[in-house]
Amino acid sequence: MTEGETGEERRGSGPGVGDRLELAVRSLDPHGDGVARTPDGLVVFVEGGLPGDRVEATVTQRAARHARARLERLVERSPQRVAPPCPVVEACGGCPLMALAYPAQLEAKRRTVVDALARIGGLDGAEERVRPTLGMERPWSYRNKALHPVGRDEQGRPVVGFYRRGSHEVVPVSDCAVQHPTNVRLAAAARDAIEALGLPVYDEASGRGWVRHVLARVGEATGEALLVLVTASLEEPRPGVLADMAQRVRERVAELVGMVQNVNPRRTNVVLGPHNRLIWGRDRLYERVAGLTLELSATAFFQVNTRQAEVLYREVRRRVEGFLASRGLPPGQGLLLDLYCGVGGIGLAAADLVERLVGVEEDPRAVADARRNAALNGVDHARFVVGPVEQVLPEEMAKRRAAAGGPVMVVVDPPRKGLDARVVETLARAAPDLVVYVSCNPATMARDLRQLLERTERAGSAYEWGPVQPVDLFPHTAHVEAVTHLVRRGGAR
Ligand SMILES: C[S@@+](CC[C@H](N)C(=O)[O-])C[C@H]1O[C@@H](n2cnc3c(N)ncnc32)[C@H](O)[C@@H]1O
Repeated sequence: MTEGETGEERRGSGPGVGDRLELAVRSLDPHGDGVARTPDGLVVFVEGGLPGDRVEATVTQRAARHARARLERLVERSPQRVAPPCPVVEACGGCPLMALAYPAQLEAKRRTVVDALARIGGLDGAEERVRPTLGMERPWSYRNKALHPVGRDEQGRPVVGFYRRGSHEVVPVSDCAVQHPTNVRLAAAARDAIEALGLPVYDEASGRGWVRHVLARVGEATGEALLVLVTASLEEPRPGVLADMAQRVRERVAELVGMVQNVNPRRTNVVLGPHNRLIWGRDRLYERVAGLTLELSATAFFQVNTRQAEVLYREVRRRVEGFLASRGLPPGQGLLLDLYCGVGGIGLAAADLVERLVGVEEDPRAVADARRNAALNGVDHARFVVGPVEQVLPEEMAKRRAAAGGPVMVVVDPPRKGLDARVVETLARAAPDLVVYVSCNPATMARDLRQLLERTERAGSAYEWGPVQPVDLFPHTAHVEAVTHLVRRGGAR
């Protein structure tokens, strides 16, 4: 029997679906579910269970080596349980850790990183290598971006909110403890305008209707806000209706600097389509982070937590600084490759440390932002390349080999799926002096680090692995960001 199969006949011994168990929850899994064990060692994942709880739970799924269970009753509350301050925490499900005291969340996230490195990466010394998670002083109202589906309530009125946990029913968002207050006001103003102007709401099941999503975005340091309306087609139901909507929203949210229409005609779960049209004002806002001013276009990726993005950027910068110092090199040396660079923040925050900066990113709009951001911050030794890292990297490395001297330093900040196998291969062969890995998924980071260490060793260049620093970019969720680095032994080539 393989893991993941369910069904009484295949389950072997122990509890089955429908059985009620009393369990002590010991830890959290990477999705934020509680992890407990039966006396015979069967692992049971309990949704809503927190470390330190004793619970009664009913088995809902059973596989060979684990089961899932629904929490029925708290027999004993964890001393780390707190009252969540958010009015929609239960229905929304976006913040599964909100009932856990913040210091305990930070420790649970550190544990997630340690476990991934040890179990998935099979890497020794994870416990000693992973530092305490860097958390927020005030872990509330931190999200600078809100993405809301648009639906209808029972009376047929438009609803701008979030999907009810485990369904596609749209629940209105009255307030949200982790969202920036400007975004909450923008969502409410957009809803009222959609209703007042009679804009047809998109229906997922039939593919009919027009307004699909509302995206609200704010510059935390500047206060500037943008509104993006995702529609199923470019053509407006009445000419000028979106300009009317912009006007209505502006009257309620004075921070609004622009409104953009994004067109997504596809019947898919992917929210944003490829085409943007400016309706009013600017299609970009300004944000300040880590001593930089960044221009962010309406739909380009940016870290959702500006205050913690600063912590992350500074951590990467410290790794580059530390590496140069360890080689006895003054700042202003070598090449920094910022792979998966988005709008360029990480590389630009370390640009003064290096002689040349090259950013690589597949989203052309983000690259256009990165180029403007370099100019805006007086960085004239940066170049940005549009394309998939797996295709661009071999060429950039070959160019570097042809050029003279200086260390080669690489930062990778891939999406959740981690590095493409071709990127690992190219890095192993090219053997840069420093690789800083920024990860939003400890599981893929662990896999990639293991492969990088194994392949570089096979290719004859040994690396030392530095400390791992978890950073809490997403308080009250199970997500955790982490930074680590590999440095090539043996000094300059
Ligand atoms: C986690 S974000 C990092 C962004 C940036 N480093 C920052 O801190 O804002 C990952 C970025 O990788 C880009 N991306 C995803 N797959 C890619 C690929 N195969 N090649 C290049 N860029 C990619 C995404 O568009 C996104 O901007």
